[in-house]
Amino acid sequence: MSRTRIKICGLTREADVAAAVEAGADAIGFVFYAKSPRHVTPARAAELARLLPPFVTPVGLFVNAPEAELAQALQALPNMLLQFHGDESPAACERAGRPYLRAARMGPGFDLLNFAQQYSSAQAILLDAHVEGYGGGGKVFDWSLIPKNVPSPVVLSGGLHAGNVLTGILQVRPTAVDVSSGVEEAKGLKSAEMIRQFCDAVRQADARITQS
Ligand SMILES: O=C(O)c1ccccc1N[C@@H]1O[C@H](COP(=O)(O)O)[C@@H](O)[C@H]1O
Repeated sequence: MSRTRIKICGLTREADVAAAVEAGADAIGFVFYAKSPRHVTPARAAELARLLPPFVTPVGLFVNAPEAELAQALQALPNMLLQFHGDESPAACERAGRPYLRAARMGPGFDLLNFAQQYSSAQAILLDAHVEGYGGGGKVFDWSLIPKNVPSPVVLSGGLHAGNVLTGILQVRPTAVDVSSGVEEAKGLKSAEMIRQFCDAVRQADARITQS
């Protein structure tokens, strides 16, 4: 079994980047959605991304961004992985010409298998709770809604924190987990200690899986 990858999303400060890297995060997310309290400009994200060591991936999160905005962000961070978290069509995601994660807004009645088939070009399907405002809402969805046979790698997100991520990993067995609100001491403000506790809990889950 390979270890569960960790993405910490919505970083806005140098200290947050340092904390995520120190805790062992595999990826860090920059939110290019103006309505988010975690919004950063491409120039600011590029400054923060320069602090990353090799093999830690910057991820750019977009919600229905116009093509020009996407192109501007890609110019500032040419190596980032894309995360589409709005209503982007498969064609729009593919037009960007980069590896991408596609967020699914999970709730009762949502047809995840059909969604994953439509976005089969995605590197992974990111499962988030259906919330107003598209995401970053700290809301957990019912993990039993996830079918066992999703044809793509799955990133579990939505209301994760140090206290529930172990259970989530043991139940869902995702390729990766993604957290934003659950490592914040106040809206939009990351806590180094909460990031560390979250990453430790992921490692504990992996150890349990290895032992079982
Ligand atoms: O972080 C945001 O502000 C955000 C805004 C719009 C769409 C998605 C956003 N974040 C992503 O939402 C999920 C769940 O976040 P949380 O842990 O429940 O706060 C996560 O993938 C973030 O990357």
